[in-house]
Amino acid sequence: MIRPSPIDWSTWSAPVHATLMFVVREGRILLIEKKRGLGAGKINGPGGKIDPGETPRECAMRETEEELLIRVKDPVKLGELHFAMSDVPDILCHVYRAGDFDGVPTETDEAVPLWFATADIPYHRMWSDDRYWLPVMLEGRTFLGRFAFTGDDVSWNQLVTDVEWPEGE
Ligand SMILES: CNc1ncnc2c1ncn2[C@@H]1O[C@H](COP(=O)(O)OP(=O)(O)OP(=O)(O)O)[C@@H](O)[C@H]1O
Repeated sequence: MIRPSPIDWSTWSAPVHATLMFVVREGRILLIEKKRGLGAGKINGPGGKIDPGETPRECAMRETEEELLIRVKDPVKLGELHFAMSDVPDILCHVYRAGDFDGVPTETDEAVPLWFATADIPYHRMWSDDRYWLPVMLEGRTFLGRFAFTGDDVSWNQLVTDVEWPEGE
């Protein structure tokens, strides 16, 4: 049975805009254990809220530099995630992927760097939406994911793949 969406996505907008960055290189993905803030204790990509006047790409690069002390090269936007949350403000998240970086991933106050084989992603320690879209991101395909959450659980989801994002986003 296809459940009707609890959200009217045609009028949905989010008060919080954020980013995620995934470095994927030689069959491995660079993730973080987040030490504080929303999702503390979970494994995720580096990322965070977009500052005023900043583009999503600039934010994704800045957050990765702040959290892991590395500078990613040529990030490409692959996805957008629309999160309708039950207990925190809704989030629109831009997802970037990069294949290379300068520097050495280093633990900071915000994050512990962790490399995983792409065949061995620790979904049980991640946000519950990640298992839907991360495999598509690893294939290098574009996507739009919409998720309604009840607490920490996905109560409704939709994933559209092979979306065309505007040039330069
Ligand atoms: C609901 N399902 C979810 N699935 C995957 N990722 C999710 C997520 N919900 C939030 N995220 C990401 O988590 C980071 C929060 O970070 P962020 O806004 O920095 O939170 P934090 O409380 O630390 O705030 P500051 O920006 O430090 O003020 C940010 O990248 C955001 O995209």
